[in-house]
Amino acid sequence: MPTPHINANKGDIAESILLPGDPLRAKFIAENFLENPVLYNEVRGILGYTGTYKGVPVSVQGTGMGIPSISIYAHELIHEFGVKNLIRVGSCGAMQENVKIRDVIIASSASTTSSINRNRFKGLDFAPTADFDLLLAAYNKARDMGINVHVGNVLSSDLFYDDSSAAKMFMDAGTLGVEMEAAALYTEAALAGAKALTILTVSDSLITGEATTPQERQETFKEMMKIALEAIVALSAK
Ligand SMILES: O=P(O)(O)O[C@H]1O[C@H](CO)[C@@H](O)[C@H]1O
Ligand SMILES: O=c1cc[nH]c(=O)[nH]1
Repeated sequence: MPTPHINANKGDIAESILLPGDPLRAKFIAENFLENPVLYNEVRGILGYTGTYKGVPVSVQGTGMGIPSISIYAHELIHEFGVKNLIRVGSCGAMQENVKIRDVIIASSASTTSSINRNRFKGLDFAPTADFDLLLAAYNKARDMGINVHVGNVLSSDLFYDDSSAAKMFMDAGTLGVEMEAAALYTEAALAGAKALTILTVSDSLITGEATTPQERQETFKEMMKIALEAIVALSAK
């Protein structure tokens, strides 16, 4: 049944899905990596496609920006469409000197400035964590492809433009990068018994001030896309 945000029927969406924030990155992935991609959603311009990758059914769909937006899509995908493996493929800002622009980060955990989980868990602190099977598959595939990845904690911030000292506190605690969705994705998945992972490409650096262009963010972050797709193939072979 179609949901308020996804105009598809059960069976239109694969059990494994890639989730970029940018719907045009979803289109790029579908057109450049999937075999026989079929568009299943255009509601709000949030494009969703299903095809296959190396014969394995895979979907790819935008999530929009921020925790409320990805929470809606992750919830509907898991609960209404039976999606089981969700891999966010996003961009992030580097928070450490050794994390360079265009590097790939696998988020083993995600801190957040959001209060969603404090509300959900009645003031207690849930630790949003990646699924280990997906993380291991992605890490091993990255190594097989000769791609160096950073693995560690990221910050899912509610604010893109943040004048507070929050970023510095998380940097001092070794956080690798800042984005805006992983903590919500990990929590939605954990609450539903689904598997989730976040793979990020560094689009800019909070340390050096370097930045990539919107076109690059949409189209050229191919390493993380390949890692995510290969991880899904590895998982499906288990
Ligand atoms: O490139 P995406 O996946 O959208 O991810 C990052 O980019 C957006 C901010 O520009 C936020 O959604 C942030 O998490
Ligand atoms: O600095 C950045 C870059 C990408 N996405 C973010 O949320 N922050």
